[in-house]
Amino acid sequence: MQPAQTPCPSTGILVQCRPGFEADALLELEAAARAARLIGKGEAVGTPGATLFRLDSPQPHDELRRRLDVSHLVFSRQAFQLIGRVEGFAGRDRLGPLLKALEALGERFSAILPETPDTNDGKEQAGFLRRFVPLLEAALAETGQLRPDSPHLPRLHVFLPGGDVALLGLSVASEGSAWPMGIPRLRMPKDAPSRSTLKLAEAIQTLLTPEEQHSTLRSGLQAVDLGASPGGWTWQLVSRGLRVTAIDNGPMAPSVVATGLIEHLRVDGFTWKPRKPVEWMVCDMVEQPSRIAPLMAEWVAGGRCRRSIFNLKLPMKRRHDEVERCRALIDQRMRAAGLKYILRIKHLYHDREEVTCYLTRR
Ligand SMILES: C[S@@+](CC[C@H](N)C(=O)[O-])C[C@H]1O[C@@H](n2cnc3c(N)ncnc32)[C@H](O)[C@@H]1O
Repeated sequence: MQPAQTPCPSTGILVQCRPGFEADALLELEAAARAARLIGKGEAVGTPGATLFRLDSPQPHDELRRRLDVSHLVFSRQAFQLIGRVEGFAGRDRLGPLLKALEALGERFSAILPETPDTNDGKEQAGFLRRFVPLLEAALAETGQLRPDSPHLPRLHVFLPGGDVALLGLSVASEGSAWPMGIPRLRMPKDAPSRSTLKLAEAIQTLLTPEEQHSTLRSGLQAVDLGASPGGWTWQLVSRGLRVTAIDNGPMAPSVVATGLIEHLRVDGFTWKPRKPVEWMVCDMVEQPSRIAPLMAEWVAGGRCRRSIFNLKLPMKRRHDEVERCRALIDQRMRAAGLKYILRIKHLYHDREEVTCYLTRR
């Protein structure tokens, strides 16, 4: 099989999201496509947990990637460019039709990501994919289309939306999640006091580069946790050796207190200020996003902390609009201070009706 001469065409962008968030994911995707002057429209995928922007005219995948960076999408757990569709994906020979479709595309891949919607039906399909993908890997390795030693090549997504259809997609590692379906495999730490500890663990892995994790989450640095009780987020920080001032009227779990690395203050997280600047402020207070966003911007712009990870709770219907409102509030404060900044926002797998943000000065 010869290497591809020209990048294969993409017919659209498929975004996987938490079931129930398809409308927000599509609004966001359409807005991003409009900004990139891409002509097309939203199309039902026929399953919860996914949404599709269909291009009016297909684009070479590298050109589409240059125009639209899907890694910035908030409500996307995983995203790929749609490059193929195999109908009649049922019965005994499912490998043959898939291989034929892939051969026609003429692309080489670094990895295969087996994916389904995050639903009960999807779980059944995932069981099939676990058995099927090793066969596909072996067949593509033999034809030279799968090259795990070439990480610069795109990844192949095999997405089963249900029925007898397989969707084929392509993404490069920097634009999609490393985990199939964007679902991290994180184990609940034995002595962490609440499951919400996994939210901060996922945020650290998703929103920070490995270099940022290494240099900013280390022993001896100071952190503040606003809304800390019972201590799941604090646990993530103290387990990396940071000293934490935990702000909450509620109690801190004994396993966290026993580390000797926390000071617990029963005060109001909206008015309390540290005496000296700290490296980190994290915040999981349950409050209106329009109150949290300006507070976070104030901490970073005013130099109380260098960086922050925080949640914006989104119990409302129009969640995409609310996120954009908060983004504008943060932008306003940072601009007023004449500061360049980094703001990354993601609806994480461990987030329910909320998104998680990372904010720091550039
Ligand atoms: C979702 S819980 C935090 C869970 C925590 N991140 C963990 O991992 O264990 C929200 C916390 O915010 C606290 N909270 C709400 N408003 C607050 C305020 N104004 N000041 C301080 N804490 C507040 C609540 O008492 C509650 O314990």
